[in-house]
Amino acid sequence: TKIDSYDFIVVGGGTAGCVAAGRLSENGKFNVLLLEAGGVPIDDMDIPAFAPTFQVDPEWTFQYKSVPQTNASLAYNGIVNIPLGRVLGGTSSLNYMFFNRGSPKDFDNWARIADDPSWNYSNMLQHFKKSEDYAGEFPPTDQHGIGGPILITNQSYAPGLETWLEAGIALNYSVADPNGPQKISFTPIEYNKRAGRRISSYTAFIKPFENSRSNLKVVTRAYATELVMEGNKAVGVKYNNSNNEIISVYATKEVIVSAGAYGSPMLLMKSGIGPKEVLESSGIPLIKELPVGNNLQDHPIVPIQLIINNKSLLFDPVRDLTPENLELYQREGVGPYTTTAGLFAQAYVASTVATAEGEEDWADIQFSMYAQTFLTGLPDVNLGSWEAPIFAYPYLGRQKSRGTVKLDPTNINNQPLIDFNFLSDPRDFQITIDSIQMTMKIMEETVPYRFLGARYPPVPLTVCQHLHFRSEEYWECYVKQMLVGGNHPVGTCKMGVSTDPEAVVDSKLRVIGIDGLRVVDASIMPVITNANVQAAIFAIGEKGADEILKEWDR
Ligand SMILES: Cc1cc2nc3c(=O)[nH]c(=O)nc-3n(C[C@H](O)[C@H](O)[C@H](O)COP(=O)(O)OP(=O)(O)OC[C@H]3O[C@@H](n4cnc5c(N)ncnc54)[C@H](O)[C@@H]3O)c2cc1C
Repeated sequence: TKIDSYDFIVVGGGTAGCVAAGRLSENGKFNVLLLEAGGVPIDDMDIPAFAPTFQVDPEWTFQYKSVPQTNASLAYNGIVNIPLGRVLGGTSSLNYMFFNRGSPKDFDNWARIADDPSWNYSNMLQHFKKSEDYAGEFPPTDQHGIGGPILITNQSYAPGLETWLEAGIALNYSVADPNGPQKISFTPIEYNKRAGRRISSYTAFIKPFENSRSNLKVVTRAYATELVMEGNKAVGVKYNNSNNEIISVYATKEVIVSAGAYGSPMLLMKSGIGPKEVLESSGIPLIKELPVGNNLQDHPIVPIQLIINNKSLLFDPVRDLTPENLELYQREGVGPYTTTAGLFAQAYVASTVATAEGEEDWADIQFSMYAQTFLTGLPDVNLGSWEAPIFAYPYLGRQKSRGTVKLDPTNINNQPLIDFNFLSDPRDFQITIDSIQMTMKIMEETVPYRFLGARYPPVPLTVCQHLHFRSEEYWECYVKQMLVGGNHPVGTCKMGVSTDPEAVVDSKLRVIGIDGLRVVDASIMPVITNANVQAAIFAIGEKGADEILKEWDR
């Protein structure tokens, strides 16, 4: 094992890690090493319709499971499935590619928590814009970036979209730009795609430069096992390579941890940075006590299955993913292969909880409409041959409950113990029930959906059938059974001021009390954004790199 030294080592070539390594190596002044646990994505991963297959393939993912939840996912014994990208590009190499930033209020709140105005929306806008090349359907404005590496486009094949937007208008909502400042609104979905193919953080920020930048080295199949510490300073990384050897590499300037909301807290804790009792129970000597792994947040979803009487309006994988359509896709980049699971439409609305807390203009529910589900356990309904199921997936957009990620004391190399603590805050129940009532209103009371005969099938969940069907008590029972994880884990290395008992990094993303170490990924979010999180994570990558360069490129 030879001694290798770089200016910067980025651990984790995922969504934020590829942005950070790409930007840090851009001016040619610094030697950058990017370590990634997984391999190089294959071209088929860029085909949207194949995403659901890759999301469950252990070759390209970590497949974690939560500890049993007491209030949620009871239809699945309380266990939440947690797929994560283990590949260059990380989860951006296999996610659904929804691209939407979140509310300006989300970022203004971060700025307040971190006591640093550079995190407010008006300043974060430059970081969003830097990544983007906006080609969506809303007119170009100073809110959109042009010329960045991530092309943002609308979905040309979106059969259920018009009905959804018309229903929103019927309920007096506006139709707004998902990548402008978020409003209470109904919106189409925009995606990071070019000619119907995925753009991941790897294909945008690393792949084009991998051979031309001699100062950028990418090592795949490199699983970091611990940081090399000299007292309170991070000076390098130990990793397990593809031959199962432990290799040590050194950073003369900084180590940047971008291993995601589970990987980053795990690596810090394994290296002696974390809660005292967690480290003690694993026999790891404590270097710095910090609340690493607390503050876990997600966007839990309660899936609701409805029925409409027009099959042609929906994506049906069996009917639509044909060899002819694959040929069409390969020739022209259009048609059903450009969609991931038939997701077309969304809305941002405020619950009664947001309204009661004076936040009626800050959405806390995000709806997504799916034309397909991967879930079992929903009530069994009989469909007529002319009928089609559709699925409303309201997300709890700004959940109040907080969970934890801890090392497994029986073996720190196992997946961590992940407890979402879903619905531990009673306000989350109320928001979820509001989102169900709202779904019924959209489907049963608006002309566009009534025209389609939209209906909620009168089939109760067996375990809830003793309760009056569709009463609040019934829905509470339904939610406990059916609420699942939203695949948007964030918050486990919280950004905050040094007096904040939950803070792990400061507003420049430096680990508090440790030199030479930052965290740059989903973990740093103090509070989750009410939007699919990747756009904000790309922006965290941009801002993190910007802060690092400000310090070292003077
Ligand atoms: C099924 C699914 C669908 C989703 N759909 C959407 C969507 O449509 N829109 C959206 O906005 N968001 C979506 N998300 C969420 C979003 O993609 C993720 O939140 C985001 O990509 C996470 O970014 P990250 O940089 O924090 O972590 P990741 O992108 O997960 O990157 C972490 C990287 O670190 C590597 N790593 C971990 N540990 C180590 C280690 N010890 N050593 C070396 N490398 C390590 C991993 O292999 C990985 O490459 C989805 C997520 C899932 C799972």
